[in-house]
Amino acid sequence: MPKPTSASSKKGKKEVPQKPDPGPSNAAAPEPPRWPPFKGLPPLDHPQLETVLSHQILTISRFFPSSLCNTYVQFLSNLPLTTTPSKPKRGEAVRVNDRFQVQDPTFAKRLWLDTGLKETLEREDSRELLWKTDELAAGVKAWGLNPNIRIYRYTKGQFFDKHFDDSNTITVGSPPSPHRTIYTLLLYLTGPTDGVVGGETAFYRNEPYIPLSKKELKELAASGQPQTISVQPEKGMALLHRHGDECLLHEGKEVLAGVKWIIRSDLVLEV
Ligand SMILES: O=C(O)CCC(=O)C(=O)O
Ligand SMILES: [Fe+2]
Repeated sequence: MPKPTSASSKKGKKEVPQKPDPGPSNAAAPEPPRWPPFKGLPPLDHPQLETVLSHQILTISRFFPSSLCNTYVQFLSNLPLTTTPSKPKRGEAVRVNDRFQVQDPTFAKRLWLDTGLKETLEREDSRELLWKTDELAAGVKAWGLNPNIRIYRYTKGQFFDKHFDDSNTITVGSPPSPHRTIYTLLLYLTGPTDGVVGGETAFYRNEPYIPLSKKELKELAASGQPQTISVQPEKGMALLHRHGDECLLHEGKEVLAGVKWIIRSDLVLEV
């Protein structure tokens, strides 16, 4: 499937949508930290999946209660975060933020099982929001979350430029076997209530990974639906967006005030 070769930048210049920078490759893999317990989680039946854009962008408000977000932000502040180089490698998106990355299957499992995420996504009403008709017909099933846990901190002036998230094939499960990632998971730990201004995750519908025909683009424009979907980071909210071949061009907009914190993983398919 061809990737689009250009997209409009803020300044109206043509630029090539980039892949996200995979992060430092030569850094020694850190040990999983002793993540704080998930205290004060709402009852397992609470998390409600809501659609921002059908089968593309979904959110769960108050996935983490405010107090747990605060505990995590305090804990994460003590991790050895590294500022990404402002000059990315060729073909990688400009991303200016502080980051920590760790392979932690145990934490990924806790996030999947102990938060009620698994139950929520497996409910029939959620399945219809998450999966397309053909996927439902094929009996699609999520396996869990990617053990590749990424922490992002954006302070004033930091951002993650326009890019597409790749789908990755990772070896997980027992016995270990290849599984594909399908949705990016972003968990916002801070929001406007912490003084965060800006830092929206913005998606561009008119520049999808799979190019639309002129007719489809016209229809989209005529539908009156917004072409840009801007999601304001909300403290404790989880966001899922489809990635890989069907990823929408997106960016983490510049933070104008406050500190935006994110825990990132991916939803992994059963087969
Ligand atoms: O920080 C954001 O809002 C977006 C993060 C993102 O696009 C990514 O992790 O790939
Ligand atoms: Fe992304």
